[in-house]
Amino acid sequence: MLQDSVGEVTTHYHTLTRPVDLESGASLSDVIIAYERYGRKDNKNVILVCHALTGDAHAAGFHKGDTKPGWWNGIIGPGKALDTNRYCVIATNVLGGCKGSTGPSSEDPATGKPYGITFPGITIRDMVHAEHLLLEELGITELYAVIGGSMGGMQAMQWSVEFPAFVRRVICIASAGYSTPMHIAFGAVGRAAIMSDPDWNGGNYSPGKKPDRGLSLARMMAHITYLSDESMHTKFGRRLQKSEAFGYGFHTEFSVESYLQHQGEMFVERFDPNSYLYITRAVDYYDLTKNGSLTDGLAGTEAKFLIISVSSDWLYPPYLSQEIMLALSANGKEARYAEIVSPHGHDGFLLENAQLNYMVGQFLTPITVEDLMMHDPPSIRETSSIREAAELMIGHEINHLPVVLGDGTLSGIVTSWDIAKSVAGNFQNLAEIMTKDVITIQRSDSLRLAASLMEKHAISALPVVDNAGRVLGMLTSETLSLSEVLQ
Ligand SMILES: CC(=O)SCCNC(=O)CCNC(=O)[C@H](O)C(C)(C)COP(=O)(O)OP(=O)(O)OC[C@H]1O[C@@H](n2cnc3c(N)ncnc32)[C@H](O)[C@@H]1OP(=O)(O)O
Ligand SMILES: N[C@@H](CCO)C(=O)O
Repeated sequence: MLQDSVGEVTTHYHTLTRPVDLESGASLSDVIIAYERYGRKDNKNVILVCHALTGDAHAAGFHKGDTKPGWWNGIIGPGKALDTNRYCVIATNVLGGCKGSTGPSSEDPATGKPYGITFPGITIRDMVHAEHLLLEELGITELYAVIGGSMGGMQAMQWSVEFPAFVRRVICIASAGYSTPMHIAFGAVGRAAIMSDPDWNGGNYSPGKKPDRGLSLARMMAHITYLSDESMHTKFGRRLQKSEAFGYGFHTEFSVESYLQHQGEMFVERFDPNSYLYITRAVDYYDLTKNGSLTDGLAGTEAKFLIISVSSDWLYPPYLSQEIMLALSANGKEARYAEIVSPHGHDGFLLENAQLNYMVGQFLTPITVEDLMMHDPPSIRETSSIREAAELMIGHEINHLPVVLGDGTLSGIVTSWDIAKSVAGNFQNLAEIMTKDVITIQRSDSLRLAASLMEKHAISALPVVDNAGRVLGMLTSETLSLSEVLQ
């Protein structure tokens, strides 16, 4: 097993208890969504991974007996960007897919036969709604983040529009806010290749006689769009695959021809032709603009965004990511942009693990209490005088003093307000004015928890203690609000 992998994993198949009401007006019942989950078991810090055009739920780890890991094993696992020690990572297969989720090759419960092209048309929005139903039925009530590349990035962006309060962070990689005419054009040629294959048979083909030639041709063309001119020079040049001289025929001669033929042959083993029709059409329909404006389309989002492009991607060029950034910025949303520098073209998001781990890890890793707290804050003993407490506060320009016992453990807290009250009330001893029942926090806790404790108890500071109650730091509401500005 690869180091830092989640190890052996299995795919689960969940039948949704509720129908999926589709954008077309149709509805699908008994929908199965295939998914895998890695890391935390407690449904906390859930990150949803959305796959690209021909992906599946097997994003990380190894299926029993496999030597090849899931398609995003490079960024999912212990200590990686999607750190399975910290997060619960869930990857699904899209509605309309053919890797376990309900799609055109699935059995129609009404007929007992495969849907074929009686399967209703679907959209990216429908995929996201099916994912939302799955998560709710798994008992998940919010997403720490949703992440995806290419069509997975479309799903991630669609999540922020469909369920703004449900998703806290969106990572959209090598994608767009809408499909361009070029995307539609490539999808159209791919579908034409499949539908012009006599074995497509109007969509009613048998597993033993699928339109493999058409599907392979569709893949060969699409695969070119996932590479780049530079990477093809490097990978293939003008080399001939086997012979030393031109054959003056039309068989596979050049290395690049051989590669594409191989990719086509591999693809038909793992993908269903009708799924290719439905999913590429869903990509065509993807458009988050409203009245032609992406700014209007993203106005209702609440998430924080990380938008990533790939420098050599000519299928989803960086300008499409920058358009998303402009629309988010125009709405005053919290958004960051990063560009993967890669010669690999669009599929760079599947290959450039070092850059992705850095960019995504930086964005996801929460700033914890430890990052913001005052380390080793001044403290005072219960036997000290009120005057000594006041002098410490003025000397350090602080308003809160932890009161500690001889071993450094916390026994109370005194604030500048307590000092003021002591003067007004003519109290003499610290013990008379300090608060003994102290609300504390631990250094690995999130800032979100700290803020909620301060709000709930109407306090403006939290001593940071270890498991033995020893004071490690002090976090104040002033520092917390600054962090929102700086984050
Ligand atoms: C995000 C998602 O949802 S992932 C979706 C599912 N995955 C995809 O669609 C990914 C599509 N892209 C690919 O498959 C790409 O190959 C990647 C990005 C996964 C891997 O890229 P690379 O590591 O550069 O591999 P490469 O593209 O060179 O393909 C390697 C394969 O081509 C073969 N190959 C390379 N050159 C040639 C050639 N001249 N002739 C024949 N075969 C060749 C290799 O032997 C290897 O074979 P394998 O498929 O049995 O492993
Ligand atoms: N090559 C990947 C990305 C396409 O966008 C796939 O086929 O899913």
